[in-house]
Amino acid sequence: MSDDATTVIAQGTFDVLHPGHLHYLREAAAMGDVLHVIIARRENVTHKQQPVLADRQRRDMIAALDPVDSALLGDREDIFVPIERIDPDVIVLGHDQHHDEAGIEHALTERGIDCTVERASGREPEFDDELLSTGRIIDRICEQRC
Ligand SMILES: Cc1cc2nc3c(=O)[nH]c(=O)nc-3n(C[C@H](O)[C@H](O)[C@H](O)COP(=O)(O)O)c2cc1C
Ligand SMILES: Nc1ncnc2c1ncn2[C@@H]1O[C@H](COP(=O)(O)OP(=O)(O)OP(=O)(O)O)[C@@H](O)[C@H]1O
Repeated sequence: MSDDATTVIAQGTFDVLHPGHLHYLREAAAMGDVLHVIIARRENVTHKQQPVLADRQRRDMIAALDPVDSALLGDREDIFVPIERIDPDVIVLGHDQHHDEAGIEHALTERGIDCTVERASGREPEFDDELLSTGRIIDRICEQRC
């Protein structure tokens, strides 16, 4: 890949996969030439229920998806460590992620990382009963199978 390639970072938990995840990763890939995806460590998912699937399994599934060039597990303590190593041109936040653009941009500037922060769009269901949320898929499994 040439030095002037645009490098993009996407990130998330990516527990049980669904088409909303694919939409986000396709959109992130379209913002540049190389897409790296950082998979949240289970111990760092604190704002909602922790993932059912292991860190490595979630990483391996994301790595296998077409829009993704590389998938890596995130840092245990400092979310900016992988970012410093990858040195991206763009970080793409998901449409509903709680992180705020300005806060991340400020932290990037403080660390001397020259990178823009973009917000991806949300994907709505295309048919009745299409589930675009890991939490809702797990709820459905519990209702129907437990
Ligand atoms: C720019 C950025 C980098 C991140 N890097 C890491 C990381 O290195 N390690 C980690 O465990 N979580 C990291 N996270 C956090 C998760 O990816 C994620 O935001 C959160 O834990 C799960 O949220 P979700 O509901 O958006 O999937 C990062 C988040 C952002 C916004
Ligand atoms: N319907 C959707 N449309 C667009 N992006 C989505 C959609 N669902 C998830 N994403 C994005 O995929 C990334 C990873 O999402 P995450 O793993 O939090 O999945 P989730 O299905 O939203 O989980 P949960 O239901 O547990 O909150 C995030 O950036 C999120 O914004």
